[in-house]
Parts: sequence; C-alpha cells; structure tokens
Amino acid sequence: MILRTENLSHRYSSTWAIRDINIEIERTGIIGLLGSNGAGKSTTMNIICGALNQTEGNVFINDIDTRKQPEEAKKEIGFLPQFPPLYSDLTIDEYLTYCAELRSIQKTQIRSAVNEVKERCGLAHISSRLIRNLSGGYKQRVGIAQAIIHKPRLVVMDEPTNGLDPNQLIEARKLIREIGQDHTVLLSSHILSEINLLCQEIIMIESGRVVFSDSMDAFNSYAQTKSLLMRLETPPHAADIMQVSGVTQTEFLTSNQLRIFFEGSYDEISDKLIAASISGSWKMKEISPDKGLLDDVFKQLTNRSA
Ligand SMILES: Nc1ncnc2c1ncn2[C@@H]1O[C@H](COP(=O)(O)OP(=O)(O)OP(=O)(O)O)[C@@H](O)[C@H]1O
Repeated sequence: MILRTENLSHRYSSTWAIRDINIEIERTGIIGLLGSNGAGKSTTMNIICGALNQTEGNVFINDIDTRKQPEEAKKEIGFLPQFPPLYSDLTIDEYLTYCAELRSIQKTQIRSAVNEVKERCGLAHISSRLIRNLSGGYKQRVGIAQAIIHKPRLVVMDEPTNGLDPNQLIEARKLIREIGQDHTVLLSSHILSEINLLCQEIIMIESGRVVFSDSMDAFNSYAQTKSLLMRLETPPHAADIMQVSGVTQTEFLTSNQLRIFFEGSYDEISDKLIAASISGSWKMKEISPDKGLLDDVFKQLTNRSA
C-alpha cells in the first residue's frame, strides 16, 4: 500500500479540523482531494507529509508508520505545499542542488538527479536564473521539481494549479499528468472541474470528514444524475411536482425555473415529469440534467453521509 491513513484526526484548538480520515491508495495515478475552503485538505496533506503532527490516528507510507520511522517514510514522499518554500536568492540549479542534499541523495548522484529533474520539468534552459525573477508558472515547476527530485513513490500537491494563468495551467496539468504515470500523486483542489480533468480517483472532504471516495466516473454519475433543471410556462405548486414518484426535492430558482432533486435515473424521471407536465398543463419548455453545481453535490453528499 502506497498510502494508508487510519482514523486521522487533528484539532488546532477545541474543534476538530479533520476527523477520522481513512484513505487507502495502492497504485500509481492521480488522486484528487476535493473540498471547499476550510474543509481540511491542507491539514490532511500537511500531516501525511510530516509537516504537522496529528492529534490522533496513523499514517503509513509504503507500509511505514510515519510516527515511528519518520525518516524512512519521508524518503517516499515528495511535497508541494500550497506556498512552496522557494529561496528567491538562489538560482534554479543552486536551489535544486540544495534540495537534493536535503533529501540525502548521494553526493556523486546529485548532479545527475538535478539534471534529470530539470529536464523533466522543462527548466533546463533557464537553470541559472534567480528564482525571484521567474514567472508564477516557472516557480510552480521548480516547486514540483523539488517534490520529485528524490523519486518518491508518493507526491503530494496542495492546490498546484491555483493562481496560474490559462497557458501556465495547461503546462502545469501536462507536467502533473506525466508525473502521475510513474508516481502516485495526491492533489488537492476546491475546483471540481480541475479534479475532473486530472484525476482518476476522487476523495471528497467536507467539514473535516470524507464524504465520498471512489473513481472519477462513479463521482460523475453520482453528481450529475441527481438533479435536473426544468422550465415551465405555467408551473404548479411545488407540492404537485413532489407527487411525481422519484422526486425528492423541488426548488424554484425563478418563477418559471426549477431545480428538481430525484432518485433513480435521469431518463426515467424526465419521462415522468414530461407526462405530468402534459396532464397538468404545466407547459414544459425545457428539461435538462443539472451539471451538478459543486455546492449541491456537497449538500447531497453531506446529507448522505449524515
Ligand atoms: N494553524 C491553524 N490554526 C487554527 N486553525 C486552523 C489552522 N489551520 C487551519 N485551521 C482550521 O482548520 C480547518 C481546516 O483548514 P485547512 O487549511 O486544512 O482547509 P483547506 O481545505 O486546506 O482549506 P483552504 O483551501 O482554504 O486551504 C479550517 O476550519 C481552518 O480554519
């Protein structure tokens, strides 16, 4: 097992920031940690990487207990924190050499490790530049380079695409995908579409608890088929719509537009609503699956877990 957390819990003060987080990852690829601001993503990642001591629970990296053998465990972890610790007065070469030394790479291997990671992260052509003079996108690549220089099995990236411009975003995603081919990448974001683009698996946390953990495909089918949008020219009372079997909640967005939450498949419920619209003269103008506003998915999942 590459990563396993066991009832991981942490409190900074009196309230729990995360509670009973259980994660198991056993293969390479990109796993997304999705959650709104303050959900507990950074806390979880900081603990996994040994930057914060948990209040309760255990973390195993490559089956090594990070509390009992922190040095051994850290050999298999690379970490790109939300604010990477870059030294702006060093050049890329100097900084990466320093990181290689910190990671206890053998002296004779340091130069080749630095060269290899520069090549991989597209930094070779600017390696004598001072970090302070780099664009945000290049600084991010240097941050990624330090996280993989020692070839760890697990690479943890806290919001790695946050704040990048559209071109930098494309480059960063490409690099992260490449890294995901031979490493396990645990990546956090508060943006569902970002996780959707990059990840094969998703772990969603809300208020410090895991509310969903499955493949991206499973998440998408869950998130997208549970609500639909409908426009009616002469809508009835919500209570009448609730009579349609399978409808669990009706929400008026405007006087004509509604969001309907339902159980079962979209095809089934839309047939029933269309039939009800005809017999009740609701004059349906439009019906479509709701693409799943993240807030709604959070709400549904949080209710489900409760
Ligand atoms: N150093 C700290 N001291 C006290 N409370 C903290 C500290 N760091 C985080 N918290 C609290 O712990 C909870 C989880 O925060 P965390 O930073 O892990 O969330 P997050 O999902 O990473 O959010 P963001 O995307 O905003 O960074 C929040 O309620 C936050 O206010």
